[in-house]
Amino acid sequence: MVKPPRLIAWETTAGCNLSCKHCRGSSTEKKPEGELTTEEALHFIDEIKEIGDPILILSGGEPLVRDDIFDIAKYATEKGLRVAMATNGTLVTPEMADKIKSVGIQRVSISLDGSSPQTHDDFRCMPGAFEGALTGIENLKEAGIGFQINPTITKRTIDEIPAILDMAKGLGADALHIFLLVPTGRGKELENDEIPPVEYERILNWFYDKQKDAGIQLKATCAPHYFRIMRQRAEKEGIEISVKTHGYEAMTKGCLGGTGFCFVSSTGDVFPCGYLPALAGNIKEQSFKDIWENSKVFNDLRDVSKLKGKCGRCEYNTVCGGCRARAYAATGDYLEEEPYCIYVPKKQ
Ligand code: HEM
Ligand SMILES: C[C@H]1O[C@@H](n2cnc3c(N)ncnc32)[C@H](O)[C@@H]1O
Ligand code: MET
Ligand code: SF4
Repeated sequence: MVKPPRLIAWETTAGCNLSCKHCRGSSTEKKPEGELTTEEALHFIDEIKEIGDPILILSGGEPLVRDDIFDIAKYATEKGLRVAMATNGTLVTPEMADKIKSVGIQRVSISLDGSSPQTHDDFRCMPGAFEGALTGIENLKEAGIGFQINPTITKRTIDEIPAILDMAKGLGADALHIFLLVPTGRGKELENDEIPPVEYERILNWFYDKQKDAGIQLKATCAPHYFRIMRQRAEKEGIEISVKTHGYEAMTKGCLGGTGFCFVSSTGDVFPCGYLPALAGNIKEQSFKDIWENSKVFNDLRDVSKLKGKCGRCEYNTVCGGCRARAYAATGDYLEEEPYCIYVPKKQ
């Protein structure tokens, strides 16, 4: 029996009011072709409910540029799904915040790629984007909606992470989920902005230390190495990893792509995540259940023994497993070893 997904990120539209330098979707203001119709979108929600009860993240592009986004969100919450929304925040007016609240969206993520307007606006290619996101946050707070901050980590933002954490706490965020740049979509051109592997180790160790007293939930997305580092550190400290000591992180693993998570594009293509262009199927042609349970790519990712190179030999591969999108970007094979990991497995 294949376990159902726990989390689905859905690019409800590829359209966006911004065109950020790193965007995995290369989103722009141009109206995209082949977007799921309202009817197809609601049918997709029915199909999700048929196989499980995941958190559904309404993402984009910018979900707030889609006209029927609140009809979709309402339909999903009425069906009993926990719905979150991922937005750049600039379009969250008081009216939008009220609508978000009234359709039952439980949490909103706002991207803040820096602790200052300079860094964020330059990355997001729009002067005023930082102020716009902060205003959006104020409007969410006013409407009583929980929110989290999602910064993308690159060489430009790495030194600002402590300040971003302080800012997130000061703003009253429920969580800070850092995203480590994946060189895909427009992000490919930012290859030189990726932090080097030793910096991954440093930042993830810092993250481990901060988990203990940050006061808000911290999560490193697209950094499967964190789960190795967490175990290495806990072993050194003589601590047993449990939900009591390490919370939710104790129960999950590095990358859930294909095992507990998937990404659905604006045209209905299903992928392990938004950064790995290995197609599992399209929901206009096949049922979501069939794609989730039977596609080759998802079944490959569920089988750790298929991993190649040092990830294949690594004693941490059941808790880490490497980033399959980075392996694919570097080699064209999503089962190859993770290129951004300095660890040398015990088995040679
Ligand atoms: C409840 C509020 C949450 C919000 C607003 C949120 C937001 C996001 C966003 C915006 C993305 C990126 C999707 C995209 O590519 O567009 C994402 C990805 C992800 N989130 Fe969260 N998230 C939430 C909760 C969680 C929880 C509870 C988990 C753990 C089960 C989780 C795990 C993940 C994972 C594994 C990814 C995928 C990274 C990948 O593509 O490999 N998220 N989340
Ligand atoms: C949904 C979240 O994904 C982030 N995001 C967009 N493109 C990329 C990329 N290439 N790598 C990492 N994160 C990215 C956005 O900035 C947003 O915070
Ligand atoms: N546009 C939103 C953001 O920037 C969500 C998707 S990003 C690919 O946060
Ligand atoms: S990262 Fe988000 S806000 Fe920026 S262009 Fe892509 S979809 Fe739009």
